[in-house]
Amino acid sequence: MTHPADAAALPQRASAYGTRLASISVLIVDDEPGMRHFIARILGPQCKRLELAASIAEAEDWLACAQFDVIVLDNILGAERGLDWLARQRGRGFLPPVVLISAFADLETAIEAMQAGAVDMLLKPFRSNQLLNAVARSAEHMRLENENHVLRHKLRSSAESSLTSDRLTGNSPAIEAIRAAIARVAPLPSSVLLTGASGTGKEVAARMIHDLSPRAQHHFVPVNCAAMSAEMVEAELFGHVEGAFAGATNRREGLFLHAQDGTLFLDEVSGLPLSTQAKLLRVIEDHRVRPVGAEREIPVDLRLIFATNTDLEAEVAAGRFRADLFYRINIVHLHMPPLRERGDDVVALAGSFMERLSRQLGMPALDITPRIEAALRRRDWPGNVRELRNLIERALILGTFPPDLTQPDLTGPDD
Ligand SMILES: Nc1ncnc2c1ncn2[C@@H]1O[C@H](COP(=O)(O)OP(=O)(O)OP(=O)(O)O)[C@@H](O)[C@H]1O
Repeated sequence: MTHPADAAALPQRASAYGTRLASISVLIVDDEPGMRHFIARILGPQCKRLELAASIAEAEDWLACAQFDVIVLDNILGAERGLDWLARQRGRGFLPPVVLISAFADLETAIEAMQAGAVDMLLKPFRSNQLLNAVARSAEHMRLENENHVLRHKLRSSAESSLTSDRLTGNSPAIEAIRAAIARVAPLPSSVLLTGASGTGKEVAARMIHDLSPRAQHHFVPVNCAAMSAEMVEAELFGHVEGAFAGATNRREGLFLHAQDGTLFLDEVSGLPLSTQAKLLRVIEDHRVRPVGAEREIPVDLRLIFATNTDLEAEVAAGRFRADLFYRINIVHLHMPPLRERGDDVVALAGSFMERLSRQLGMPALDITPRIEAALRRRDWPGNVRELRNLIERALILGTFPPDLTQPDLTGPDD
């Protein structure tokens, strides 16, 4: 809560929040035109987007069509109290953090504000710095909470994260064709379906599409749909309100909202339960998500990239994947070639993994001799690039390549 006594400390902190404010959107809900415009004059030049609502009805119209990072809410809105509306809204569903403006400094209002879910409170009259700080703190609080959740999710889902910033190493015609297709499709808003066996680099390709897209400055959020239980997957993807199910003690923004303006990568999309597939189709068509337990839908603007290593058409035929969703996501389709069809890429990849992993593990790099290169080319690589990476890592740790790579090839000439 911000009190007049804090005022002296606030001006210094305002500048620290400046960059945070520049990326957020704010909705002001106040029925007094003078106050609305006073707040708009302070926040307008600092924020990415600012909208004004003169009544609760107008606020609800805004919330139905746009996403806001913070709401600044006056407690006296004609006949209704902002707090009552807030409590009702929280009960109905998802709302961004709210800064409540009140003329009264009584403890009862402060307690009620916290119970209704306001994250900050400003006492009238307040100074511009107090408003800027309250809004920035609320946005920051929300951002940290979400980031924390997403980081935990990423840690769980991507043990390979340190090596997924690759740029599709290799010069084989097959990978050149993929690179060219990525360069064509990346700037477009279209969703992309990546297929190919496990370990062929679908996630690497998805990251590359994101990095080359106009959304590159925003989040790339990878989600392994098959790694989550059917019960949790919807709450993770769409978010949930407080009390939506047993254990939902807090509301949580889903991964769709976290990827807002960026890219959501749905890996192993065939692993989604049919009921979630139906919801996903609605999100793709309407660009809106409804958190579990919420009445309100939230608009989303992001790019979707899907990946699977199963035959989706066969899944459709077997009734395990919705045909309408398949047609909706199968517009731009890129198939990642298996490593054994990528010629000399195996040698280039082995060299690149050797160099990076030896640096990362602090172990001396092993020499990749012509005999080992020839053996690498001969292998079948059912686990594709991931198998190669693991082989190099193991060789570095053991200080030697496995015998089948170092023995001479008796079936033909090598070195
Ligand atoms: N062309 C490439 N250049 C460099 N590294 C690559 C390439 N392709 C794959 N990798 C590496 O191989 C590993 C597996 O790649 P990735 O996770 O993208 O595969 P995937 O097809 O998404 O696998 P899965 O279907 O099992 O999720 C990662 O460590 C990745 O960095």
